[in-house]
Amino acid sequence: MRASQKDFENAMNQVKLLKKDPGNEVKLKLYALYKQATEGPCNVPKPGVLDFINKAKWDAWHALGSLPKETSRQNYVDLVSSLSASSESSGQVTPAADRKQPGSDALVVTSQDGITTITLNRPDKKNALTPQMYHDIMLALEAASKDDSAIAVLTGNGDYYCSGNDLTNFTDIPPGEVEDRARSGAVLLRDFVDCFIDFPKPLVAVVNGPAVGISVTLLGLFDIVYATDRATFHTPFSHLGQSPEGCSSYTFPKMMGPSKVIFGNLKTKCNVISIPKATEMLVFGKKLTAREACTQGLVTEVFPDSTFQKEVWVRLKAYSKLPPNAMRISKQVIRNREKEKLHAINAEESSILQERWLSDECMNAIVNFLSKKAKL
Ligand SMILES: CCCCCCCCCCC/C=C/C(=O)SCCNC(=O)CCNC(=O)[C@H](O)C(C)(C)COP(=O)(O)OP(=O)(O)OC[C@H]1O[C@@H](n2cnc3c(N)ncnc32)[C@H](O)[C@@H]1OP(=O)(O)O
Repeated sequence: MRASQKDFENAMNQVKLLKKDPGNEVKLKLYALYKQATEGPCNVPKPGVLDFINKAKWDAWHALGSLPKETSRQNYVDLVSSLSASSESSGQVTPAADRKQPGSDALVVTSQDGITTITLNRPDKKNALTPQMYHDIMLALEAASKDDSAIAVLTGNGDYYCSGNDLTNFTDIPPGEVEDRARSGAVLLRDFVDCFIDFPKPLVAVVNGPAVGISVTLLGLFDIVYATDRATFHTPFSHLGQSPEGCSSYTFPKMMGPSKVIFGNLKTKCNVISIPKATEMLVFGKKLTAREACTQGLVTEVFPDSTFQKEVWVRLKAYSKLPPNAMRISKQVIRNREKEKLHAINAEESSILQERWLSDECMNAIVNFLSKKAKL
């Protein structure tokens, strides 16, 4: 079967998620096949001998002679597929041909088997979220709400799911613009969380590793949360001089209920007091293991890390074959009961956080993080 344009675009995205660098020889082959598939035979002038990189690229492209565009496309797809198999990619990478791709490689959106997958792709920064990524996730969710997929998935590439807001978002703000930035940050946050509240189809988090901050709080707005047993869930808001967002001030206490804390000697007299579990996370910054998060209702199911990707995707592929309209309508029946409330909570949390960002506690915490990073 000939590779379609859609297969070709899938392969281009799959390349971005390769876990191993395929090496220069293979990269040149990919480049040459890409150029031949998109522009046809090489008829641009040969670069000078000292322009080593461009000359190597030109040579690789030129060597393909008059190979037809369709064959080049097929060869490109085959080559990427063999690389992905040997690089243990999850094999979920297929963009919708008509989808507007995000503004950077930090987010990869793919579509296959009725599942649109949004992958955070900044593994060297533990998938910390930049303003561009917030915008791109919103665009991706909007596109996924209209495409022909039955469900949408958010996951991370690399060893982390997401380390939350990129704390360098707070740097390089000119002195007179702090209030303005906090205001626009709060608008961005509110719009971002609104997209999760309003997303009309089943939304699944595939938590492939530790999760921090907003990537944890948002989980309360997902329909399913699958986690590897390597995942942890951490909301260090007080440590950062900040406060909860993502509607977690409502969803977490609702799902977690109270916990009992026992003081004193169990054999003799003891005092029992009750602190909501959510408070331990959101106020005291207690980090939960995947199993604890599952017991608390934040995670739907925990899988062994060694079989996580395989088991989760088999499950999701089966779910994606269910009648999509029925799934959408059922989700909306559930969500509509609380939608207004969730939007109001989101607005309130965003405005409180806007104030927090201007506090000394928050500024000091950010400076602390940046100093440690700079090894001062
Ligand atoms: C006024 C401006 C408004 C801005 C707009 C805001 C819009 C919405 C805001 C929503 C509110 C969200 C709140 C949150 O999410 S709070 C949580 C914030 N996150 C954190 O506190 C985590 C910070 N990171 C860490 O603690 C550690 O890095 C971590 C435990 C995640 C991993 O530790 P490890 O030792 O394994 O790895 P490294 O620390 O060496 O990390 C590797 C590199 O990645 C960088 N990194 C990781 N996380 C972040 C991050 N959140 N922000 C920025 N950079 C991050 C880390 O610095 C390393 O980079 P280098 O290799 O360059 O040193």
